[in-house]
Amino acid sequence: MSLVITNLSKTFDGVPALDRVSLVLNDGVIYGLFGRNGAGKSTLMAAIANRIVPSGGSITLDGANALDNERAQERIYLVNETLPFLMAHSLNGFFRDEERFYGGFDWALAARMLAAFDIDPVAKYGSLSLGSRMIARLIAALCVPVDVLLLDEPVLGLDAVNRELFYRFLLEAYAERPRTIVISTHIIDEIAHVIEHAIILEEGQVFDDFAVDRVARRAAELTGPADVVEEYAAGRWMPVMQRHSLGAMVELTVRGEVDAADLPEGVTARPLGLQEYCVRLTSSYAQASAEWSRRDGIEV
Ligand SMILES: Nc1ncnc2c1ncn2[C@@H]1O[C@H](COP(=O)(O)OP(=O)(O)OP(=O)(O)O)[C@@H](O)[C@H]1O
Repeated sequence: MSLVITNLSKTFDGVPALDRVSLVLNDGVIYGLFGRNGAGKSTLMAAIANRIVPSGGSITLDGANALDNERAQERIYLVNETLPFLMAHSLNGFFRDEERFYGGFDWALAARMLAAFDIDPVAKYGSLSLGSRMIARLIAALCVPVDVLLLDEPVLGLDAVNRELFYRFLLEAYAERPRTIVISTHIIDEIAHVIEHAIILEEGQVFDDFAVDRVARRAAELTGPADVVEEYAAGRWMPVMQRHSLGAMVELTVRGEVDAADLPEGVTARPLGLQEYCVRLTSSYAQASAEWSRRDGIEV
């Protein structure tokens, strides 16, 4: 399976929500899709699942146009905040509908998940709490035999215990049958152990795209005497993402890999975690430094 997105754009009333997004989503990889509010994450997922019509660009699944193509869309499943027609359905009825449309359903996994989350399968969807409604839809998502699963803020409304439980089931279902999964969330630390690859959107464009196990090489926080740290970062053309002055000392977050053996005396380097990196990259400091690096043609 290969899902290729090329120059995908979407404007709403002339305002771009997606601006020439190009990405390749590979078989059996779990992606995290991150970015600030309004960055374009939901629009991107809705476009892949054919829920909105793009203004330009293309999406192909194994080489065939994925848009307006029922055979391709049967292989793609989106969970997002909209699905109002479900209110009068029982969960079992909803699962049967999904089984008919997607050509299969893992009833054993659904039964185990319903029991673990303590949800009655004959309950009407509309009678469930907000969190339980989302869980019901996530159960359906893990039980249909699709190749591409798009989960737009899947844990919104779930308490911490249920969030952890859901990610455990997701990994179990994935281990049983690997598939491509894209998860967008603002609680990034919670899925750092779940995802393999991160995609960061900013103002409708792909801002960064990297393997999660390499995040420590993308940025570091340098601490030490201000003049020494600033000279070190400038000498290596490292774009500055964030600066905190502490008297004569400075804490400088820079993009790029720091070699500990190469650090001047008195300077320490701390690699950033995934959430720290995403937050600092998409902060206004980051935008300024990215602009600076683009102007000077620096690849980081
Ligand atoms: N139906 C719509 N009509 C008009 N503008 C829209 C519509 N849907 C999205 N937008 C706009 O498109 C941009 C991207 O929105 P989108 O919901 O994709 O962002 P997001 O990254 O998912 O944000 P969040 O993290 O807040 O959910 C925003 O400026 C939003 O206001």
